[in-house]
Amino acid sequence: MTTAPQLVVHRDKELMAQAAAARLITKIVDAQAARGFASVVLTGGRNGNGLLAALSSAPARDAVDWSRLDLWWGDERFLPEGDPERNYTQAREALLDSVPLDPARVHPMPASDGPYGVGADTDGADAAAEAYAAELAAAAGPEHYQSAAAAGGRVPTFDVLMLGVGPDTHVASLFPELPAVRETERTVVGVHGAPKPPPTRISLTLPAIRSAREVWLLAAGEDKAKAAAIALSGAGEVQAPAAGAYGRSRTLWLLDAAAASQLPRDLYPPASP
Ligand SMILES: O=C1O[C@H](COP(=O)(O)O)[C@@H](O)[C@H](O)[C@H]1O
Repeated sequence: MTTAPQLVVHRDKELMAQAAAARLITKIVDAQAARGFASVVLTGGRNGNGLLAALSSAPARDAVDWSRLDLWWGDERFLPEGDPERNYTQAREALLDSVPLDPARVHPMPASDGPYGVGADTDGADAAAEAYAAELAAAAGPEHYQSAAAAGGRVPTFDVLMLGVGPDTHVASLFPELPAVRETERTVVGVHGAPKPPPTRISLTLPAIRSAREVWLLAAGEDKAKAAAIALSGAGEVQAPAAGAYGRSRTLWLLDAAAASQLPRDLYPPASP
């Protein structure tokens, strides 16, 4: 089922990051109160890392029981462990190293120098994607999670899945027109020839993304304005992957005014005088 996108526009990207962090804290606290734990999928990129940094300095950050939080990733750049360009490295720096997470609940995507890669070779990323799909399937236990997702795989039910929106409308590592965005069977795929470096990546697929309860798309900055306008104006998901990202109960676009500046007026009417 497609949930219609809801838009929240903040004054600037700092405020957007702070408001999104506050929203995420509430969501995690509510899920932990209801079910004992929460499950969140992180995104890389400037807006995702901005949110994590804002969360790190949020006054209410310790309302979260960090030991009962499952963390997954929407995508990863297939690089060696500790590489500064890895989404996992950047998330650790922004937040994860400063909160008492349970390491068994933190699920980074594999690195290119781990068991699935010899350097950043193509087969390595495919094998790493398969391994991550297996890890997701193993966590999709019937006692805690509702089974979901792609025809060919199960994933845990994510409370919130966050996605940065690239200036070319990519989300996770699903780039316009590349094979990964057309995937309907697998939950995780290797991505080759990405137009944004590095070219080799690992990504959740659209069916896996759509299994989340809530999908939040983060777009702040002028360079996201065109992408937001295209994705929210009825573009196809192969040409504009962000258009195909929605949650089962909610799809939320969190924007700043600059990223909202090219939205059609019926979606984001100018403020009345
Ligand atoms: O490379 C990536 O880019 C997107 C968007 O990043 P941004 O810096 O333009 O906000 C990000 O969401 C994705 O996780 C990352 O791997």
